[in-house]
Order: sequence, then C-alpha cells, then structure tokens
Amino acid sequence: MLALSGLSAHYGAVEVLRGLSLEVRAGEAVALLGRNGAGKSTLAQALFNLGPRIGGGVRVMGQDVAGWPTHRIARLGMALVPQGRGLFPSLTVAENLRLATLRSPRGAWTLERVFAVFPRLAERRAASSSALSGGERQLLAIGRALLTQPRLLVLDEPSEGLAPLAAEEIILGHVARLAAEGLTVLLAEQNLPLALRLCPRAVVLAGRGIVFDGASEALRADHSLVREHLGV
Ligand SMILES: Nc1ncnc2c1ncn2[C@@H]1O[C@H](COP(=O)(O)OP(=O)(O)OP(=O)(O)O)[C@@H](O)[C@H]1O
Repeated sequence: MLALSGLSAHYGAVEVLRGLSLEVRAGEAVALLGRNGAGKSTLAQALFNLGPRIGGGVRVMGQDVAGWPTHRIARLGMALVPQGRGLFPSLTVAENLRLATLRSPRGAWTLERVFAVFPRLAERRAASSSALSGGERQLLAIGRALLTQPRLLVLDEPSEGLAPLAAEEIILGHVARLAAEGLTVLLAEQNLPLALRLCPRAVVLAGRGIVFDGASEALRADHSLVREHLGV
C-alpha cells in the first residue's frame, strides 16, 4: 500500500527526514513512534505531499505519486486524520461529515454507516463541532476521513489532548475495530503503550531516519532503545 524509498523531507533549508525507507502492506497496523520533533507529523504530511518539500520515492497503492497534488493521492485510497483534527468549527457534526461526502467517491462508507459505527456522533449530529469534547472531535475527524473511502488510514497523534480514558476508547476501541475489519492503519503516536497495544509492528523515528522497524513485542523488550529514543 505504501512504499517509501530514500525519502527526504525539508522545511526550507532544514532537513527533517533523510534516506527513509518503509513499506506498509495491506491489512497491517503500524505504529509510527518518536520523540517530540522526531518527524512523525512531517512524515504523515509528506505522504500526502502536504507541508514539507520531499525527495526520494513515494509509492501509494503501487503508483509513483511524486509531485502529485494531495487530492489526487488521497483518491488512491489514503486518508489523513491530521493532528489538531482540521474540522470546520462553525459547522455542525452532520455538516462536517456531509462536506466530506460531497468531495469523495461513493463507497462502503456512508453518513449512515459513520453514525452507526460512532453512535456518539449520531447523538451529537446537530451540535456545532466547536462544542464537542476532545474525544468527540477525534471521532468526527476519523468519521470524516472514512467518508473518503480509504484503504489506508494515517492518524497523526489521535490521543493528543485527550483524557487517558478517551484516548484508550478511541485507539483501542474504535481504531482497533477498524483495523480488525481490514483497514490498513499507520498510527503516529506519542502514547507508546496505547500504540503498541494496537499495532503489532512499530517504526521508531530518530535522528532524521528510522532506528527501529519490527515487532512491537521486540521494541517493548528493548529497554535501552525505548529509553534512548522514546524517552520512557
Ligand atoms: N512548518 C514547519 N516549518 C518549519 N519547521 C517545521 C515545520 N513543521 C515541523 N517543523 C520541524 O520539523 C521537525 C519535526 O517536526 P514534526 O512535527 O514532524 O515532529 P513530530 O515527531 O510530529 O513531533 P510532535 O510530536 O511534537 O508533533 C521539528 O524540528 C519541527 O520543529
């Protein structure tokens, strides 16, 4: 679904990622870990040609997407749940979702299915998205991404700013269920325990590249790597 080879990412003259290679296969759930500023968001955005200037190879669903505009990359079946959620605060829950359906291909995800899978959003459908709790906002951002009919969902720090219970419900409840149903997931997270419980595979970013790519179990057991690069 995703194949990066020798990926680099720059903001102006500042190089954030260098020589990064990574493959994600259909049906995998992969945790993307790293300290603050390690480049998780930069990588998530680079996949969509958003934000940083990128170099190297990016293949999505087998296609070389170098230089493609974001909407065209997304249409291959990859959706981003951005850090900070990116919702329209003046619109209601239902309006935010309807907006996503207008711009997306039709498919298995409909407004009704999003409301069925996230009953909390159905209850709050007429509420302004600015009036939602952090957890509800995160659900709305995920629901909106699903309406673009993704096969690969990239989540950028979905637990950020959430109370521990809300973060657990989102990641181990909702995202885990989507992954179990076959959605491929790339989860950028600071919350190591949650990310490792969801994802059987972990990738750790540090020093502009990947310092670990393997089984989450192996990462959990590697205390010195965790201490050095994840600061736990
Ligand atoms: N728009 C930008 N312009 C310039 N530098 C940026 C920009 N966005 C991020 N950076 C820098 O790129 C580096 C990587 O940031 P990034 O946000 O990708 O890290 P992260 O691992 O997602 O961290 P966090 O968990 O804090 O979001 C940091 O040094 C950051 O200051």
